[in-house]
Amino acid sequence: MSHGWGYGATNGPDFWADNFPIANGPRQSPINIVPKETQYDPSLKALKLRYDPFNAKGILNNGHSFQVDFVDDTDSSTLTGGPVSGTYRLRQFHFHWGGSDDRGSEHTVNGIKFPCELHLVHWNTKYPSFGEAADKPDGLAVVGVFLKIGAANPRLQKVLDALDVIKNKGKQTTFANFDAKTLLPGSLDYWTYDGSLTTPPLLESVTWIVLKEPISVSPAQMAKFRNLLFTGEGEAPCCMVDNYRPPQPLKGRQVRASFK
Ligand SMILES: NS(=O)(=O)c1ccc(C(=O)N2CCc3cc(O)c(O)cc3[C@H]2c2ccccc2)cc1
Ligand SMILES: [Zn+2]
Repeated sequence: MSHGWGYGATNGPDFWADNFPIANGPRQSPINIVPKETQYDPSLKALKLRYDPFNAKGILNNGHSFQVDFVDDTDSSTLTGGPVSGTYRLRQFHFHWGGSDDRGSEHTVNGIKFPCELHLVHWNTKYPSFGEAADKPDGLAVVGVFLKIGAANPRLQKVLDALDVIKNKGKQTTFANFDAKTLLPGSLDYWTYDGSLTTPPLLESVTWIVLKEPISVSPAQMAKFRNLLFTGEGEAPCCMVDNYRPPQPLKGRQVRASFK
């Protein structure tokens, strides 16, 4: 699936349109969020995230990021409410981060980049599977959470401690009994807009739900993200950093806010 795309000088976001022309499509992600240009929508429901720690399955270095995968064959870890109708199942979460604390997030707020961004990926159960949902306009819902530099976040530690054994592309290990809810901030106030995957195949199938409140991460914890490698064992090592796509044109889309 990777088709050799990446985040390097010769295969990074500026080259993705060569193999994935949808990169220049009408509803691409991420975007820069300008709060003053968003519209409060009183009809937006509260976000309801119910995650069962028992569904956590494994943690994988996929060569672009690392992801924690969940068993998604029942409705025990779901997203409902918010801007979506129906039930979306949690499939995986992953992160995007920078080579230094001044960059790394995919979405930006008033042009401000955060050092890291968490994505919790869910698929619409009106479709039979993630793969079937992935190319439908209402197929996926991704909750984005900004990480900002501050005190060490104990909730991240179990994830970060697992990274040592998945340093290289393709490495994976079991990752059981993890409550993804512990990664969420106190407030579930959000911005929402219609967008896309931020990695190839860049499918325009994502309802984005970006939380306003960041969670904290310490510089030492950020260093652990940067210890990962894009490369496989036996290849010349290349640090996994700057695995973020920059903001894309809004092309007339409305960004709604769930809060005043
Ligand atoms: N950053 S993001 O927009 O939140 C995002 C969401 C889901 C996915 C995702 O789960 N997958 C499946 C694994 C995968 C592996 C790849 O090498 C790749 O290039 C893309 C993906 C995407 C994916 C989603 C939908 C259809 C195909 C692939 C990736 C990114
Ligand atoms: Zn992502």
